[in-house]
Amino acid sequence: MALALGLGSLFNHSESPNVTYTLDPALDCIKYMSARDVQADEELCIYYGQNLWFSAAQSATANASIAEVDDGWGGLTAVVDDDIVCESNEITNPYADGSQDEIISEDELPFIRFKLPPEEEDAESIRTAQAWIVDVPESRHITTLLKWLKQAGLDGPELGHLKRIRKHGATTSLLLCTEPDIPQLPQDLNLPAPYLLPVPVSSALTLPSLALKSALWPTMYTPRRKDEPEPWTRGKLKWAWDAMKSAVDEALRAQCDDRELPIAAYIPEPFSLANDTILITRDASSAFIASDTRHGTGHPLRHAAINAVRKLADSQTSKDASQPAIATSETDQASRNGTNYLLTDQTFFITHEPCIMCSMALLHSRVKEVVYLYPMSKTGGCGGCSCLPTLKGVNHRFGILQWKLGGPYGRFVEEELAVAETIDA
Ligand SMILES: C[S@@+](CC[C@H](N)C(=O)[O-])C[C@H]1O[C@@H](n2cnc3c(N)ncnc32)[C@H](O)[C@@H]1O
Repeated sequence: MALALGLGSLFNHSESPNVTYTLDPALDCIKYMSARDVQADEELCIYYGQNLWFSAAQSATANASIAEVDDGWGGLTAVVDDDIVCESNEITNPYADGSQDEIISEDELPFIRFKLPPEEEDAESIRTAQAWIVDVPESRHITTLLKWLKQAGLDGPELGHLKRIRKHGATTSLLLCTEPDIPQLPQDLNLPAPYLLPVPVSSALTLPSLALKSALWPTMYTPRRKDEPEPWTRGKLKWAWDAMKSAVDEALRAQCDDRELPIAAYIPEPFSLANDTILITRDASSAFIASDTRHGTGHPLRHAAINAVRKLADSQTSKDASQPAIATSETDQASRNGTNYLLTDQTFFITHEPCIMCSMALLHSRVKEVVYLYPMSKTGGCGGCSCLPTLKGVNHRFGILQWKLGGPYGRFVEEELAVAETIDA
């Protein structure tokens, strides 16, 4: 934690801040940097995060005219956007009426599901990476070592698809990290030297795969991402339709009010079918929506998908801060892995096919599936120019659903949401 005193406590909050900050624990200081050119008399604002404790006023910064800000294009973004007319889009949800439990056949679904190649299920096709393991002769040292892993920053999500501890006969072993890091273990525990073992690079989607992978190292079982397509009920389609509409509305708002690209992402509260077992999920108390802010912030990486994941992460971090920092048992460790993976079991809605960077961010967040409307054939990372979940070397797969272009959304796709084909969405 860091508490800003003096001038640092004077910054107000803005959704499109002109100041960013970083914490420097070594110097005990917070460093503030302008994120774009600042005009005379323009208020300096920072981003407080997702969970505001007050109702935010529209700041001068959010309303700053783009024409007065150097956008890196000689002000051209403002010229291009000058004739935007903001209209409200009243279209009704076609799934609102009728039995909400009825399963809708594949042909009648409003989107096309991309079929990913089948999951590996024989010993040869299991992809592995070398990881450092240490045997722990005294079980009382396990808790100390789990604390140490966290302090050493080795508890990141990269190994979240594996269990940390393996009991093999009388031997208890601990998974430390993947190559090439060579862990420097605490000296005072008199541990034997760590050794390298091949471990699976992804969780198991089927029981045969679980048995094969766990023979290498105990692996998490995530059967929800199996190859058979999940049935969609009318009720779930209603939920998805509303979610996509929220993303479309936010994209149009961002284009109109903020002069941004009309791209937005939405992470709704998960829809749970009756009898559905959600294995690991975040505490879904709210939905997260974000638009692209690369122009307003002058930051080329502020894409809608990244912004939405960041909002979720900010909310998760503030929740984590109120919980015990160290997980002591194997089960606690597993659930912490679940929360580190921000989008486990989540459906992610986005107006445009996410670019390669954003698709990778979604993959790292362990998203369950991505639903998009506007295909980006030159830049998309979900089948457009590349398909991230099928790349060799990635350790997670997610479903990809492209909303069909006809129907009520067709108009948006052809007109309001159109962006240049070379844009990275
Ligand atoms: C760290 S202080 C910011 C400085 C404060 N405005 C002052 O004059 O001392 C945080 C408080 O400022 C107010 N605040 C900050 N950003 C705001 C915004 N966008 N809209 C309304 N109030 C805001 C809230 O009351 C919040 O609790």
